[in-house]
Amino acid sequence: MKLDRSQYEGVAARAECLVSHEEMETALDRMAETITERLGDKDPLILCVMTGAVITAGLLLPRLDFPLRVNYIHASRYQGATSGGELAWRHRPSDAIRDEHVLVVDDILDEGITLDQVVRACHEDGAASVQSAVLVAKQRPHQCEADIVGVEVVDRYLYGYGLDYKNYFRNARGIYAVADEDI
Ligand SMILES: O=P(O)(O)OC[C@H]1O[C@H](OP(=O)(O)OP(=O)(O)O)[C@H](O)[C@@H]1O
Ligand SMILES: Nc1nc2[nH]cnc2c(=O)[nH]1
Repeated sequence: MKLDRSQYEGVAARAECLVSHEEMETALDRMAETITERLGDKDPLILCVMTGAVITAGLLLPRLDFPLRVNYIHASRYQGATSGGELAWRHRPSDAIRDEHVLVVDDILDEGITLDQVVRACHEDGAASVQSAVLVAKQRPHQCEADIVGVEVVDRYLYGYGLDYKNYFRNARGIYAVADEDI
């Protein structure tokens, strides 16, 4: 479903900026340092969880100055909605994962169901090791933890830096909380 221009502008005007562009860039620098310490000598496979992590991966990769390869996995449970359902698998590169040191990159850890199942899938597919990095973790209990976290944010519905609101706003230059009336 498309938002018309006035709906789009209304959502943006009512949203609250929780983490600025500058703070996100600093968080990405810190994440890249930690990834380099842990995986810099392991020739890892960086696995981007589509679609939201495309921004996180795109901003992290040029900060990583060591041999690595990139692939993607597509598992989705929100599909444009503001609450999650069953995880739907769209792409699972099982053959590419075998014997690899995998870094799963996602945009957000919320309930942790997606990350838990993606990490389990990598182990099932024979990865040599699996670590995970998320740009944003919500301050709430999760089904699993991430090894590397960019920023921790209150438990509200968020958009920006890859996170969508009704498939829009993935390109927003900060992390924004959607107003209650728009959820
Ligand atoms: O911790 P959870 O509660 O499982 O939620 C986290 C997941 O939700 C979002 O994906 P979504 O299913 O919205 O797909 P998208 O990446 O296409 O936006 C996000 O990209 C994470 O993968
Ligand atoms: N866009 C978006 N996707 C999510 N998936 C899980 N939590 C969230 C959230 O707060 N925002």
